[in-house]
Amino acid sequence: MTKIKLCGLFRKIDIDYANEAQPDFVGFVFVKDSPRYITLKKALQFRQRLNANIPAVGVFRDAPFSEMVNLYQLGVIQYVQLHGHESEQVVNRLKQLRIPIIRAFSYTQSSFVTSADYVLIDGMKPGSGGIWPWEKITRPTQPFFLAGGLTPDNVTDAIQAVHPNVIDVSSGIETQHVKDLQKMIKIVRSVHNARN
Ligand SMILES: O=C(O)c1ccccc1N[C@@H]1O[C@H](COP(=O)(O)O)[C@@H](O)[C@H]1O
Repeated sequence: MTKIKLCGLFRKIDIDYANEAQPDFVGFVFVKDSPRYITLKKALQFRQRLNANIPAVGVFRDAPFSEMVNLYQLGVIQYVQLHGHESEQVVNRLKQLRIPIIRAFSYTQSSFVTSADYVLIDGMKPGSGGIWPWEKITRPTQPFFLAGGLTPDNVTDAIQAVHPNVIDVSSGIETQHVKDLQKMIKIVRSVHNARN
């Protein structure tokens, strides 16, 4: 079964929505220039409110190593997603601490070589809702997440074309820049019911 991550939860009610929609992962964005950025304090409250069976992914772009490790060790996040220019040395240091890692790449990059546990293939502007030509995908060797412009209406086609392990969505489950419960429920159902 294809899994799904609902990313960029930033209001308390988004956590209630996620508990109802039952995704396989949620994402908390710790990138300060994102409209979905949340503080450590908010993330702690969200983790306590979130169903204990749903792992939370921390999304980072060139964050201090100690910030990522601290959030993991506090139990706020269960995965680290790297969206910046982090080196393989950073990936390996996180691995030594047994922190599961998702390494993001743009589909335009020629190779997806990393020792991270998962690769995430995204469009050119993560979190923008921008769609990209999935047929251009180069399949990575690791299990991979597919992101970029996915919506409840196009996700089944994307799964059938690309066969990802996990779907990752943020803009496509929003209406007027806030999370939309109906879109969240619809996309989770579509992904879990899709033939892959
Ligand atoms: O969601 C954000 O604001 C964000 C900011 C910085 C880096 C990554 C971000 N989110 C990631 O973007 C894709 C979702 O894109 P879309 O909005 O569905 O097109 C996903 O990988 C998120 O984790």
